[in-house]
This record gives sequence, C-alpha cells and structure tokens, in this order.
Amino acid sequence: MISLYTFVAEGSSTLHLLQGLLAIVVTVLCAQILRLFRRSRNLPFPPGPRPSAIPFVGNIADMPSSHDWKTFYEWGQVYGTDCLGSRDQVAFMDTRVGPLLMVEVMGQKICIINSYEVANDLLNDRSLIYSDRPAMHMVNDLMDWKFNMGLQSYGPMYKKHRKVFQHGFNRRESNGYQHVQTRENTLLLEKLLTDPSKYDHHLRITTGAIIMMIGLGYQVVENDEFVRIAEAAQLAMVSAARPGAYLVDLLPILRYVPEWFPGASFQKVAREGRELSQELQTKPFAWALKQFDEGTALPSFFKDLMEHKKIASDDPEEAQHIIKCATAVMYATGADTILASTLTFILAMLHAPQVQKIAQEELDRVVGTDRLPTYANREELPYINAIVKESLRWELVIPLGVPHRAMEDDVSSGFSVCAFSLPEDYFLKTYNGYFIPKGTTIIANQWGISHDEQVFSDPFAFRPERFLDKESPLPDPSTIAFGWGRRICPGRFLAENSLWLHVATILACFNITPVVGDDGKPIIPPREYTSGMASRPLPFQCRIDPRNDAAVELIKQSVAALPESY
Ligand code: HEM
Repeated sequence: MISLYTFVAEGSSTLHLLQGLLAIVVTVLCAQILRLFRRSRNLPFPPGPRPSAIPFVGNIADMPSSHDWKTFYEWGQVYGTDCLGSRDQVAFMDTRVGPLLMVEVMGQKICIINSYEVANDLLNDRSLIYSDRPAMHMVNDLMDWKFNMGLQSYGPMYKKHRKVFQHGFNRRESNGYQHVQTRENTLLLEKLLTDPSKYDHHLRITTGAIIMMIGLGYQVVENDEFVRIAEAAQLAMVSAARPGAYLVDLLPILRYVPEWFPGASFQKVAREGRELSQELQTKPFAWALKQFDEGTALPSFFKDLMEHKKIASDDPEEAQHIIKCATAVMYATGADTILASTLTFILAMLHAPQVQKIAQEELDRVVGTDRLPTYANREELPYINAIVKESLRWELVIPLGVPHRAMEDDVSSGFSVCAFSLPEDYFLKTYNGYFIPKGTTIIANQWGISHDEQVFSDPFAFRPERFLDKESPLPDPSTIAFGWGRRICPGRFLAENSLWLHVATILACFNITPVVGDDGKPIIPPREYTSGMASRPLPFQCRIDPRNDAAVELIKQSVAALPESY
C-alpha cells in the first residue's frame, strides 16, 4: 500500500522528472530559437539593392518593368564586390559582375546568379535541392498552365512528365527527326528565294511545321489554326511568367479577387490566357487522337508515346493525360524558341558581315557548291558550329531561364578564411559566405552569364572565332542557354539540330545584307529584343539574296528531289 508519504515522495520525484524534462525541452527550444535568430540576424544574405524602409514590400520599387536581365547585370556591377568568402573567392568576385545577388519582394527572397561558376555550383552540382519551381500562381492556377511540366513543382508527377520528354528527345531520338528538319528547311530555302522580304514569316511557318510534324505528325498549312493557337497561348504565357510581373504571384490570396473588382485587370488577362491554354491542350490532341484511332497517324512523338504508353505511366488513363500534356508542351515551347534563335543569327549577320564571308568560304571548301550541307557535314564545319554557339550566346532566347526554387536551406560545406572570426559552423550553413534559405526563388541570369567579360571577352561583339581556340576553351553556350541541372531543356538536341541546319543552308545559298536607306547608307537594325520570359528580336528589315545563279539552281533541284510527302 502506498502511504501518503511515499505518494508525496514519489509524486515529488515524478515532479522533478517532469521539471527536468521540461527544462530540457525549453533548453532545446531556446537553442532552436536562438539558432534561427542568429541565422536570420547574423548569416548574411547575398548583396543587393537596399530594401524599402516600409516593412514587407522589400525591393518592389527596384524591380525593373522590362528587360530585367539588363538591370540584374547592372546590379551585379554595383553590388559585385560586396562579398564575404575566401581570399581566392574575394579576388574572383572582385573582378566579376556580382556573381550572386539577392532581393526580397513582398516577403519572397529572390536570388540572382550572374556567374557561370555559381550557376554550375548551385543549379548543376546541387540540383537535388535547386530543382523545384516557384508557385507561379498567375500562369499555373489562373491561366491553367499546370499541364506544362516546365512549370511544375519537382515531385513524382513532374518526374513522370519529364521521363516522356527524355525518352522522346534524347540525342539519338532527336537525330531520328532530321529528315523532317531537312525537308521543311529545303522548303524554307525555296520561300526565301521567292519572297525574301517575308523571311520572318517563312521562318515562323517552318519552325512551326517542324515542331507540329515531329510532335503530332501534323502537316501545317498557310494560316494554320493550330500554329495560331500555339503562338497566341505561348505569347500570353511568357508575358505573364516574368518573375514579379503580377502581384498575385507574391500574394496568392489575390487569386480570389473577381474580375470586376477595381484594379483586378490581371483577372481579364488570366481569363484570356486560360481560354488559349485550354484550346492548346485540347484541339491539336483531339485531331491527333482521331488519326491514331483511324490508323492513319504519321510517325511522331505523340504516336510513339501512344504505342508505348507504359513509358508515361502504368495507369492507361494517367498515361493518356501525360501524353496529352507533353504534346501540348512540345508545340507550345518548341517552335518559338527555335524561331527566336534563328532570327538572332540573321540579325547577327548584319552586325558582323565578315563572319558570313568566312562561313561561306568554309562551306564552299568543305561541301562544294553543287549540293546543300547536311547533318553528315557537321563535324567538318567548325566555323558553322561556332556561329551556332555564338548565336546562342550573343542574345538569349530565355534570358533569365525559367526560375528554380530552393527546396532546402543550402547547407553547403563551403569554407572561408575571413578577416574577422565567425562561429565554426558558419560556413557550413552558407554558400561562400552567403545563406540561401529554403523557398528562395533562384534566377540564373543567362544573359548576364553569357556577357561576363571575364569569360567571354568583348561580350557584345558577335565573334564565333572565340570558340575555335582549342588551347583555352570557353564554356559551351548550350550549357547556359538551355538551363541547368535536372531541369535542363529536354528539347536542346532537337533545337540545336534545327538551328544548325538553318545556319548552314542559309549561308550556303544566300547573302544576308542590310537594306540601303534613301541616303545610300546601309541601315543596320539595332539589337532590340522583346521582353518577357522568352525574348526575340523586334521585327527588322534585311535583304536575303541568292549568292549566285548556281545557288538558285541548287535550291530548285533540292526542292524537286524532295519526296511528295512524309
Ligand atoms: C533554342 C531553343 C530552346 C531554348 C534556348 C530552350 C531553353 C530552355 C530553358 C532555358 C529551359 C529552362 C531550364 C531550367 O529550368 O534550367 C527550358 C526548359 C524546357 N524546354 Fe526548352 N529551349 C529550347 C527549345 C525547346 C524545344 C524544341 C523543346 C521541345 C521539344 C523544349 C522543351 C522544354 C521543356 C519541356 C522544358 C521544361 C523542362 C523542365 O522543367 O524539366 N525546349 N528550355
């Protein structure tokens, strides 16, 4: 029997035990709070413009309204040397455009990377923690672009979507589509011969035709409805997807504000974008499905996936949904990007006429003038290959890439010898002295990286020669222009194949020259580009004339030799 004394005694020892436990819990909690406090107080974030004194709004007033990549590059020059890090790191950072910056907008931290090394360190080497996407409420939720795996969070469903792209557009599969690119490109040469002033229109049709045939087995026609839908939907999306373009991305509650509410004009933009997105997802797919069911579908990415549904998912319904999304993504993103890079190449030929001459000399020497260059000549044409690289570097199709998101605090093991002493674990919690917390949006300023003059000297000049120096090779621009790590563009092999053929064959057959003004002087169009997630040259005039009679004859013969249809 327990006496009152024992009860009190046992009760008091239980009490002591509880007190002891409580003390431990409180100590652990305090330590955690202190750690968090110390982290937020002491661990420095990367440098950047000073935020507003008004709480929460942060750098909203500093954010550019267009061509953000140029502002971010300029910020790099201003804030570049404000860094911690090892002596080597300081020397490295002192001489460069600021490699890593941070701003905060409405509580959202945004890291901007201006350096190839930092982009590689974070987005390639640590892609395990940097492969997510920010939520992008305007585009994903309001405009219904959730179908686009390029904007999806990194998780099991995203991985299924990504797998079908890896399967369809790895290097070997992409090379399997060269016959489509060759045919459509030959038809492009004929159009350039007949009506050169509409070169941009012809290129638009060609890039659309290539993507529609490869994606769906669909042959485009003049004023094609599917091309129109894809272009309009894509345009709406890239305008809205620019980081910080819409407040709803930072204040998701605004999603519920009705369209009629004063100041809610973004809801109208969203509704129009949503209608286009829905057309994009359903109309071409319904056409392709009909062909497939009737047994008349031509070989394509779509047909291959329908015949091997298990690549997408073991569940047939889910598989069909993934295939529908993948084909819509393919023609929504594929055509415009290839078009933009080819337009950049044409603009560059006006800015660097000597490049054209050297390329034509190489083509005449290696390929001759009685046939068109083909993919089989690729290895033998280093200067043409260098023009393709320089076109991807000189101006970027997606200047800021697609934003990534840190899924964890970056706890790299970077270390440093500093002028002042810091706790031992300090550099275990930072990237070269800076702390990048979970949830930070990461923007790789691909335009800034490609114009870092410590890497690419005279970065604004179009100089393919820079890639011919075997002694000190430069980073390949395709390792910048197509993005990073696990989110790297899965269409890059296909895109490079298209761009290469456009460059090689256009230069083999035509001279690209400026139009001449009334004063008899050549008019070199300025390097002006559209703003948004994707960018392309503003419309410009140029002359595209056949090099000689032999070139005219060559194009005619090449077209005549094409098979009637696919
Ligand atoms: C010159 C042409 C192209 C350029 C410059 C380009 C560039 C890019 C870039 C920068 C990204 C973001 C990568 C990242 O998050 O780090 C991307 C993603 C993507 N691209 Fe491309 N791209 C091109 C052509 C294509 C083509 C032809 C296709 C389709 C076959 C395609 C399909 C995609 C897809 C599906 C994604 C999303 C990848 C993901 O989030 O996992 N792209 N592209």
